[in-house]
Amino acid sequence: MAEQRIPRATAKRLPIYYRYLNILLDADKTRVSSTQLSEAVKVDSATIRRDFSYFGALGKRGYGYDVAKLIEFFKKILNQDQLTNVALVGVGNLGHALLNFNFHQNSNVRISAAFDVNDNIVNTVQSGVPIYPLSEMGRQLQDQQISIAIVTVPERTAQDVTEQLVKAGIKGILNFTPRRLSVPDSVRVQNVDLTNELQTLIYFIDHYAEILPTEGEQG
Ligand SMILES: NC(=O)c1ccc[n+]([C@@H]2O[C@H](COP(=O)([O-])OP(=O)(O)OC[C@H]3O[C@@H](n4cnc5c(N)ncnc54)[C@H](O)[C@@H]3O)[C@@H](O)[C@H]2O)c1
Repeated sequence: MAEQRIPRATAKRLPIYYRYLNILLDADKTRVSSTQLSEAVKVDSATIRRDFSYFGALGKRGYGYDVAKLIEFFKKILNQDQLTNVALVGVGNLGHALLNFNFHQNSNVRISAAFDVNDNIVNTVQSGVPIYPLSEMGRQLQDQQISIAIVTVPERTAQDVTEQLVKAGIKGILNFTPRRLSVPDSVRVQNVDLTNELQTLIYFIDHYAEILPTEGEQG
C-alpha cells in the first residue's frame, strides 16, 4: 500500500477508480477526463481531482488523465501487481458464500486458506480452497505469508479466534461478526455490518432523498 497517509474516504474510492479504468483500457480508451470519470463512478469531479492529487497524479488541462499511466499507478498503490493471499476463519453460511465468490476474478486478492473447527469440513477443499483445522493456523499463515484474515465465526468465538490470529502475526482483520474486537494497536480491524449499511441507506433515502450524497457517504 501507499506509504503516505490518505483520507479513509479516498482509500475506499481507489478500487472503484481502478475497476473503471480497466474497463476503459479494455475499450481501447487512452485518456479520460475527471468529468467522464465522475459520471461513470458517481463521485464528483472535484473529489476525483483531489483524490488523485494525493498521489501526485495530475491531469493535464484539456487532455485529462492517461488511462494506462493511471492504471499502472493504482496497480502499485492497490498492490494489484502482486497477488495478496488472505485467510478465512469460519466456513459456515457466510464463509461459504465468500469462498464461492473468491476475489481473484475481480482483483488480485484471493482466499488461499480457510480454517474451521467442524470436523465435517476440515481437511476438505471447498471452492478450490483448502480448509485447515485451527491447530494449523500459525504454520499456514506463516508459510503462505498471509497477513490478512476474514473472520466469519459465531460472535461468541470471535474474540478468541482474533487472539489466535494476532498470535499468528496477522496485521489486518475483516470482521463480519457483530462483536467489536479488541486488538493491539499494530493490528487493524475493518468491520462489515450489512444491517448497519442498510439502515444508513434507509435513513438517507427517508431524510435526504433530494440531496446528492457528499464525499463521506459516497462509495
Ligand atoms: N456482517 C454481516 O453483514 C453479517 C451477515 C451475516 C452473518 N454475519 C455474522 O457472520 C458470522 C458467521 O455467520 P454464519 O451465518 O456464516 O454462521 P455459521 O454458524 O453458518 O458459520 C460459522 C462457522 O464458524 C465455525 N466456527 C465456530 N467456532 C469456530 C472457531 N473457534 N474457529 C473457527 N471456526 C469456527 C463453525 O464451524 C461454522 O462453520 C456470525 O458472527 C454472524 O453474526 C455477519
